[in-house]
Amino acid sequence: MRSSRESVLKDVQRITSEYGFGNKWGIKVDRSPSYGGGLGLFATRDFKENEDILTTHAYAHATNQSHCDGCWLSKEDGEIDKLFKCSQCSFVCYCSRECQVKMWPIHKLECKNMSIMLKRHCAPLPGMILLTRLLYTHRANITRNGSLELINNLDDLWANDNKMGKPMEYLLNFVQATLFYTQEPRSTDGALLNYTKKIESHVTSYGEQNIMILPFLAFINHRCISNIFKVHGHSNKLEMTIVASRDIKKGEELYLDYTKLEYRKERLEKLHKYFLHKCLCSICREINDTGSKEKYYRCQDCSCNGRVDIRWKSPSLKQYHAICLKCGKEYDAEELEKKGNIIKSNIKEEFNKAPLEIKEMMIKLYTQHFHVLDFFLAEELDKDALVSLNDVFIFKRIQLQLDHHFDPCSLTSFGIVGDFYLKLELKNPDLAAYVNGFTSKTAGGLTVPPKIKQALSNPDCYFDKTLLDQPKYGGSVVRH
Ligand SMILES: C[S@@+](CC[C@H](N)C(=O)[O-])C[C@H]1O[C@@H](n2cnc3c(N)ncnc32)[C@H](O)[C@@H]1O
Repeated sequence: MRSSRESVLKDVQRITSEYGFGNKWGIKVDRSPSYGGGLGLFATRDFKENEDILTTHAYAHATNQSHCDGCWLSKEDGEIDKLFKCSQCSFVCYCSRECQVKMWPIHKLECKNMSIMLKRHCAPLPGMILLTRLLYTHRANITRNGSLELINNLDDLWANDNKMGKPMEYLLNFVQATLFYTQEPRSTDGALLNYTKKIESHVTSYGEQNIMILPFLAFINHRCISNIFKVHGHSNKLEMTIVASRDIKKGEELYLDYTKLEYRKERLEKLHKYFLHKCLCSICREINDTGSKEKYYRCQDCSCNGRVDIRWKSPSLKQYHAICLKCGKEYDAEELEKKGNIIKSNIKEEFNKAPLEIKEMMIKLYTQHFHVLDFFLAEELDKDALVSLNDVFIFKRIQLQLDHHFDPCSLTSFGIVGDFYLKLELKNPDLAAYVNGFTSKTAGGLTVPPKIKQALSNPDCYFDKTLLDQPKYGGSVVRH
């Protein structure tokens, strides 16, 4: 458990000042007033446009097979002529013996698992590799300039103010998939979950596949108009320098544009999808102040099934109204909220003590009144019971996960969604067809993800097929 946020800030300031923040590097970590009390990076002296501010190295990273695992230089981009694979796992690639030797202390811990995974026709995802590397370095207590200590102090932003982003199930399933890859005991899941949250909040990516943790840069917040940019080192892309994109005054917060996209709509979509947050930067707050309370009731009096949001009717008078974002129908906001709160508190109160069949009815009632995106209420209910209770709710969970996870054919989604697919296919073919329709949209024409099909025909199957006949579970995920 982390201690209070103030003591975390003190620890972070101590570690970063030992690294040279404040003197060698003219920056410091402090509370950022903008985002609900999170941390940010601030200039402690003036910087000129194009001046280098800080150069630092990745602490842990993962890449795909077209890049060298030791320096991230790529064959595809013509930065190096050739790559060779590790002779034992035939998975990670290097440009030189020097890079291989440099990576061996960490690679020797994962090499065997990679071979096992490949024999099962699955490649570990970069996210899993990064997560595992963090776990191994933590276990071996490998620290460079306090960076491990810093990572352990990074806010996971999940427990605090992050109310957007992927549902918790996404993280839990990712951890399960990583346990499957590492063959670690289940008791490791707490440590893995802890690091998954940190990765979700602080990872730096280059393209889709190259991801790394740069602990000293992890405090930089996003702003839609930034004052710095990042450049990779020439001979080692795992080294990163931040540079002032305009003159910066002492005391100013340093802001990066996480998305590097020109159009605001695209920027916000990317922030939501990849960086898990609604943009609260000063620019967006000005443009965006609709007063939305984001209650997400369900449109009741017509068949549009839309999301009813409560927002300003008149921003100047700060008057609220409730409006369906699909059909535009207006509701009395106060009435709707009152009714909603009564239903919510009744459901919450009764849910945990109710017998199964009553729980099922209550969920049906819940889904008639609230939109699927209101999953924060659902989270307060008993999650395990929800999974096995009824198709309607299972479907909603899938939809949520697909909404937040874009590639249903990846191994992660396979872990996440596969379990539910099986349940649905067994329990309700119509609903399964509907979900397949939904995934075909998101996966560009695919129906059942091939990796699920492949896994089911594999003798080392990820699913315990003997459980498929049990009507209550309709299949369950197991580790071998
Ligand atoms: C790389 S961290 C930045 C440091 C972070 N403020 C902290 O306290 O650790 C990224 C996280 O900061 C928050 N954040 C950064 N920029 C934001 C913005 N423009 N709007 C809302 N949240 C932001 C989000 O929670 C995001 O997941």
